[in-house]
Amino acid sequence: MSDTPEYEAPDHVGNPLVHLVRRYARPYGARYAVAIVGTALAQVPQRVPALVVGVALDAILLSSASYSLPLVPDGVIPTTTEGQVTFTVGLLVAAFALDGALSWLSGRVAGTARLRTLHDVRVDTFDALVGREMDFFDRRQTGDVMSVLNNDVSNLNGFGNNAVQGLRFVTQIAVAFAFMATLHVRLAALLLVLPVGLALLGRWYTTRVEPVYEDVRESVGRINARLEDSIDGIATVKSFAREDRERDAVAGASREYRDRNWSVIRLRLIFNYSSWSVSSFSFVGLFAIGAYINLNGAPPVLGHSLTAGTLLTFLLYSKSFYGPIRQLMLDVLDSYENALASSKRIVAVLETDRQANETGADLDVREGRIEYDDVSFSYESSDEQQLTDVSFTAEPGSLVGIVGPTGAGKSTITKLLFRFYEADAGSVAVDGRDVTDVSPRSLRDHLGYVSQDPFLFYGTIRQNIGYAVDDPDDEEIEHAARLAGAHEFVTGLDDGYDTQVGERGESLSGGQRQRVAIARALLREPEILVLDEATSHVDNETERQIQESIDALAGERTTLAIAHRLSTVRNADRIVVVDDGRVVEQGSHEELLERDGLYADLWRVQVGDTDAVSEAFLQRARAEDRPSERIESAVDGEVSR
Ligand SMILES: Nc1ncnc2c1ncn2[C@@H]1O[C@H](COP(=O)(O)OP(=O)(O)OP(=O)(O)O)[C@@H](O)[C@H]1O
Repeated sequence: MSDTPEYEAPDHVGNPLVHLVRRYARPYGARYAVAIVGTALAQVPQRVPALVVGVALDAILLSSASYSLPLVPDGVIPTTTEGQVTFTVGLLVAAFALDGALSWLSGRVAGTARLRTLHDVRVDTFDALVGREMDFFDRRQTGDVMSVLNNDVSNLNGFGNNAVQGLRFVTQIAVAFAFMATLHVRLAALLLVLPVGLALLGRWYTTRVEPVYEDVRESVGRINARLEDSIDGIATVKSFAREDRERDAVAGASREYRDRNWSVIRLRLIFNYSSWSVSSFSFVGLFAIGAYINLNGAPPVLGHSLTAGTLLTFLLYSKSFYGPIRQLMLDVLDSYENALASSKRIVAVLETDRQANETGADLDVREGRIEYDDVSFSYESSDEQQLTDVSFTAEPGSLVGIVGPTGAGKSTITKLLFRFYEADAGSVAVDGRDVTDVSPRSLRDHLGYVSQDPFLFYGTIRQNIGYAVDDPDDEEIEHAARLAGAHEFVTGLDDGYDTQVGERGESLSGGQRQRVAIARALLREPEILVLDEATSHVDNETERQIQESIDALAGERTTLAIAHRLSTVRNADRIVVVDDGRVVEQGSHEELLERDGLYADLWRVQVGDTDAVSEAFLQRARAEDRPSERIESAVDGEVSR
């Protein structure tokens, strides 16, 4: 399996995660602001119980100090023990209720804002993805591309969740510190030494974990690509009884994922354990120092003494001080690193030179003349030149057949007409307009295409034919199906046009799928029709039917028909013979037979007249590593037509 290229965010994007947040979180800024303020405010009632319990312990249970609370006027506080107990319970209930209400509100607002943001990211990423040039897809596996939309966007969701959590931790730490400082400022200051240690640990962790997370994201893409390949090719896997091999391949990808993930877990464990040790020892240290001051009075450097209740409050606060710092370092930084790796991939899809579908002038097809003028082309992913100086013209309304041996470049020629790729030299023009000057969308609006391996979407036959246009009515669909020779077999199916077809049209035969695809192309009534071996799967009778339809249609629209069965294009106005990326002959069937060149040999092979095939042709067939089926069978004398 070849490695798919990495996803690189373009240079103008600094931090890809910040870039995404700026672009996608901003529209929901008001919601995020409410969530942030709500989360911050909730920290105040959350810190109240520990304070109140400490004061109540000293005042009610130990009777060692008077009942007094910061910011609460003494006049409000009851003087009797019963009154103070009731007052304490009331304060605790109020604090919990306020905390609950604020947390619920901010959780709800943050949740909806986060989901909306992610929805926008997902939809925009998909939009950018389908707008990418074909070359982008040629070089990548479907599963890997899908993992950007699924796993990477989900990682952002995880980060969104943790970011809210992180915000809570930050305010929790700040509020806990403020409360501690009001109780005993010097002891609180002493506690600050420890977060510095934890921060240094956190720094160590993030620098190590960042590259590992990028590797993990890549292996998720690889696993998905592997799975997609095996499931997509399940018929081939089973026919070769290669299930074990697929299992091994998936196991290999999964092992890589497991090992890389283990590196993350190992780092997490080291960080987790050391930060846990730091905070546990500091808790013990705090108790020891606090108890010492309580019993012996404070040394000058620590200022004043402290009561047992204050020590208890301090210890409780220290829990909401160290815990969040550790969590902040671990979960929040962790999901930040993970999301950073994911956002790099998302931004790479979202931001790099996507083909602008809408840019360029609109194409106005008046006649439908197609002209290839000295076109040369090579695929970006290939070192070889696939087309060299290809020139031919399809007159308006004519049928032009394109024939030639396997791999000659026939499909490539038509892909340039659709501007799936652009010619390196020369031009492809429709009615004198270079296709690179018009917007791809307007160009394709005028073109109909039936590929070698037509793709049927999951849905009914009606939906598949109707896919070509917006809101087609049943009559139009039926008319197109009749023209494509599909109506008869469709009405013979139990559910007729409502028959459900699989993702790859698995429940239909190859010929039936092809006819559905032809109907889909015809429904659009394109001015120009491209049929890529559209009759390769069909039987002779169906071929004749389609043939008739094509002949009938050809008068109305310019048609390029790539054919292996030369009989399909026998009646074509012009036949272009392609060999090794060059046009070697062109003319009508009769003219080409007269010429006695490559076409004449191909024709003889097809009609089974192998004795008459030229020696040069036979030598060439034998010299090829993998002679095409037809040449092989021709040499074996198996061709019946
Ligand atoms: N996306 C691609 N990236 C790189 N090379 C490609 C790509 N598609 C086709 N090729 C190469 O370009 C050459 C021409 O391919 P093309 O599909 O145009 O041939 P063809 O004449 O239509 O063949 P066939 O009759 O077998 O369908 C082949 O060598 C093929 O390997």
